[in-house]
Amino acid sequence: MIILVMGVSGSGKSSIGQLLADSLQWEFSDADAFHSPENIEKMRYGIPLNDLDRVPWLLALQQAIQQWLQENKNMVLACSALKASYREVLVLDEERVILVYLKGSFELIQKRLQMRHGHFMGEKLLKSQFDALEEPSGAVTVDISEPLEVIVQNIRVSLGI
Ligand SMILES: Nc1ncnc2c1ncn2[C@@H]1O[C@H](COP(=O)(O)OP(=O)(O)O)[C@@H](O)[C@H]1O
Ligand SMILES: O=C(O)[C@H](O)[C@@H](O)[C@H](O)[C@H](O)COP(=O)(O)O
Repeated sequence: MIILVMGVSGSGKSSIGQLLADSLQWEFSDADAFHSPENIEKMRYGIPLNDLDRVPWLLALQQAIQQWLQENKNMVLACSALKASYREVLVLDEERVILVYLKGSFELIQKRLQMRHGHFMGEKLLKSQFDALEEPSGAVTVDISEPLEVIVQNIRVSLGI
């Protein structure tokens, strides 16, 4: 099974995804590791990615998901997956790739990004993230204003795992 933890930059995908994986004793993967150096540099310099930039990234992620499913791996994947069309590329099997959406206000997430250090993505791209975001229907949706541990517990209760 793959739990795809999605949301805008700063919503908590990496923090919650890693804690969730640890609590389940599953593996964790961050979609940032699948970005090209060019994409990383674009974001570092405050240039939003466009659909074309994301094609190779999504295809690389799709390949990884395909492999994890074939190997019957239990995996938590942190991936923004902002648009429905991106999620169509990634959710290869609706029974085995479960979407968890980290929902929060612009203001709260902006504050969190201001507190985050040592990451290539700053707060200046947050508006473009929300502009691109198409909220998922049918996902497990969690309120990110809670503490990390509470969010992870809420996800596990919602998924019954
Ligand atoms: N529930 C939370 N409560 C407080 N701080 C949080 C919470 N979730 C994430 N953070 C902090 O917010 C920042 C963004 O989290 P991060 O996991 O990097 O988000 P993303 O991977 O979605 O960009 C980090 O500094 C992280 O420590
Ligand atoms: O599709 C995109 O525009 C990016 O994938 C973006 O959504 C993601 O947020 C960055 O890679 C930064 O990573 P963090 O989400 O960890 O800030």
